[in-house]
Amino acid sequence: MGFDYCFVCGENNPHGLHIHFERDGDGVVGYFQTERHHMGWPNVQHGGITSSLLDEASAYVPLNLGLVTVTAQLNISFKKPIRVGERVRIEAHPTKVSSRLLLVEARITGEDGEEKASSNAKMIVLTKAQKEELGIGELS
Ligand SMILES: CCCCC/C=C\C/C=C\C/C=C\C/C=C\CCCC(=O)SCCNC(=O)CCNC(=O)[C@H](O)C(C)(C)COP(=O)(O)OP(=O)(O)OC[C@H]1O[C@@H](n2cnc3c(N)ncnc32)[C@H](O)[C@@H]1OP(=O)(O)O
Repeated sequence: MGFDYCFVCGENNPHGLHIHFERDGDGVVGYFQTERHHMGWPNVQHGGITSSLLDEASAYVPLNLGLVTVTAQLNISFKKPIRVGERVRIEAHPTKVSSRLLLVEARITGEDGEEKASSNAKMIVLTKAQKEELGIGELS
C-alpha cells in the first residue's frame, strides 16, 4: 500500500476523495464535488472533510517543490457552508519557504467564487531519518 491509498488523493483508495492536484505557479489547485456521504449537518459538507481538503492542498505545495512534509499546525476559518452536490475549487500557495519549514495559505471557493473556507498551515520538511521512520520512499 503506497501513496495511491492517500485518503484525499489516492487513486486506489475505495473510500477516498480521489482529488487530483495540479501545479499552478508555485501553488496547486484541485476540485471536489461533495456527495451525501461527506455530510455532517443535513446537506452540509462535514467540517472534517473541509479540513482534509485544505490540509492536502497544503501538503501538495511542498510536494510541488520536491519537499516531503507533515502538517504541524493547521488553522482553519469555516466561512460559508459547502452544500451537497456543490463543486468547489481548492487552491494553496506558499507564503514562506525554508529548508525546514513552509508556511502555506489555502482556500476553498464555490463555483460563483464565494470563499467557503481558508487556512494557514505550518508544514515541516521531514529529515531523511524521519522519512525512513514513516516508511516514505522516493515519490513517483
Ligand atoms: C502538484 C504536483 C505535486 C507532485 C506530487 C508528487 C507525488 C504525490 C505523492 C504522494 C502524495 C500522498 C499523500 C499526501 C500526504 C499527506 C497529506 C496530508 C498531510 C498530513 O496531514 S501529515 C499528518 C499529520 N501530521 C503529523 O502526523 C505530524 C506529527 N508531528 C510530527 O511528526 C512532529 O511533531 C514534527 C515532524 C511535525 C516536528 O517534529 P521535529 O522534532 O522534527 O520538530 P522540531 O522540534 O525540530 O521543530 C521544528 C520547527 O517546527 C515547529 N513545530 C514542530 N511541531 C510543531 C507543531 N505541532 N505545531 C507548531 N509548530 C511546530 C517548531 O517550533 C520548530 O520551529 P522553529 O524552528 O521556528 O522553532
